[in-house]
Amino acid sequence: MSLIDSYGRRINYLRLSVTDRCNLRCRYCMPAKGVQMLPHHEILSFEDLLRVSEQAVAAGISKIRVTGGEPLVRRGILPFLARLGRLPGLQELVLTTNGILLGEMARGLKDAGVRRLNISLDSLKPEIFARITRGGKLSDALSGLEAAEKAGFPPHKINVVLMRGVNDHEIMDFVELTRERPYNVRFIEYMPTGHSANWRAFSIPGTEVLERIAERYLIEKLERTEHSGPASNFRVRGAPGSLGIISAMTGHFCGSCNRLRVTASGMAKGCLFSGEGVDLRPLLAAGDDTLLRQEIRNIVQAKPVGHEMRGRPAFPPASFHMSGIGG
Ligand SMILES: Nc1nc2c(ncn2[C@@H]2O[C@H](COP(=O)(O)OP(=O)(O)OP(=O)(O)O)[C@@H](O)[C@H]2O)c(=O)[nH]1
Ligand SMILES: C[S@@+](CC[C@H](N)C(=O)[O-])C[C@H]1O[C@@H](n2cnc3c(N)ncnc32)[C@H](O)[C@@H]1O
Ligand code: SF4
Ligand code: SF4
Repeated sequence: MSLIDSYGRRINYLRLSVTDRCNLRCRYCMPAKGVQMLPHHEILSFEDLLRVSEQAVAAGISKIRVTGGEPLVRRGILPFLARLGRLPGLQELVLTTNGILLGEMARGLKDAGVRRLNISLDSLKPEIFARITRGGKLSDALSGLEAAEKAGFPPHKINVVLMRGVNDHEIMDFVELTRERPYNVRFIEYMPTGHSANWRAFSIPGTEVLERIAERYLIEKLERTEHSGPASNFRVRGAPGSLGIISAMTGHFCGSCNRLRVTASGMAKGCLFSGEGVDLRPLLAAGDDTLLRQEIRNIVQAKPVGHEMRGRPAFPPASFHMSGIGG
């Protein structure tokens, strides 16, 4: 079974957010006062998340990325992941995390069948890390990274959201990291969210990042592989690790988009920037999984061609926060 949208794109990747809660408050993701948390009864139960996943896989999804908020703060996440990983037809279960809880959970994640981890790490300097995450401890994230390596995960993808004047002076430190370790460090263009009216001042185009790196290092472009995701990848000649550029704003990866999203409250979205999305809860409540699967197909059919920021000053909607959608 395959899911093809009305622009001919094959949709085989579900980003499943399991919670809107988080143990950090990253500036680019949430407003300073945090966001209004969903009441517990509005968060899908693990049973419902499994039903949605099962029908998505039956419709043609082969990879599920569990995200949040911070997925590791949800109680009972490990047994849930173990069940999710056993879904017949699911080829890949992966997870995106801020790494803070990996010290205690990495082994359990490996045992639960999670294949790979993408870890957000926006600074290698304790005070800047604390400033961006509003209080996070860099040492927790770094020991999480180490624990995940020890647990046997393949080299991590490290996500760095670059913000001009905040952490862009660390670009070369991250490049150096790829010369020491086999990580794939990905620089992400800051995307606008509901609370970031001045996002343009922070967002650094991927082309500029590459130019800055190329002034100092000899870099070579890497071929796309099935694991490239939305990044264009490069390597400093001779380095064990690699560098990725995720041009979420200036680039044009919408044409090859293969994703569908479901939020922790059961809203399915064809695009990261789709407004409200389609509420799957009535279908879950009705108990008809065939209808649920059909709705997933309908959402894929209605998937927009991409984001359209230009000419829309009020974009994205004020209620848009990455932590509520899963990035
Ligand atoms: N605009 C846009 N940004 C995305 C999309 N998917 C992921 N991102 C952003 O890319 C960054 C990295 O996301 P991850 O959670 O690591 O997932 P990924 O890059 O899809 O992961 P892979 O499975 O390794 O390709 C985050 O900032 C996401 O918000 C997308 O479909 N559209
Ligand atoms: C919303 S987080 C959820 C998972 C986990 N808490 C984490 O931080 O990895 C998923 C991804 O979205 C990215 N993200 C959040 N807000 C963003 C923004 N405004 N622009 C670009 N990426 C963003 C984060 O850096 C992270 O890599
Ligand atoms: S980016 Fe991840 S870690 Fe940071 S506030 Fe958002 S959900 Fe939490
Ligand atoms: S903006 Fe929308 S269409 Fe473009 S890559 Fe992201 S989710 Fe896909």
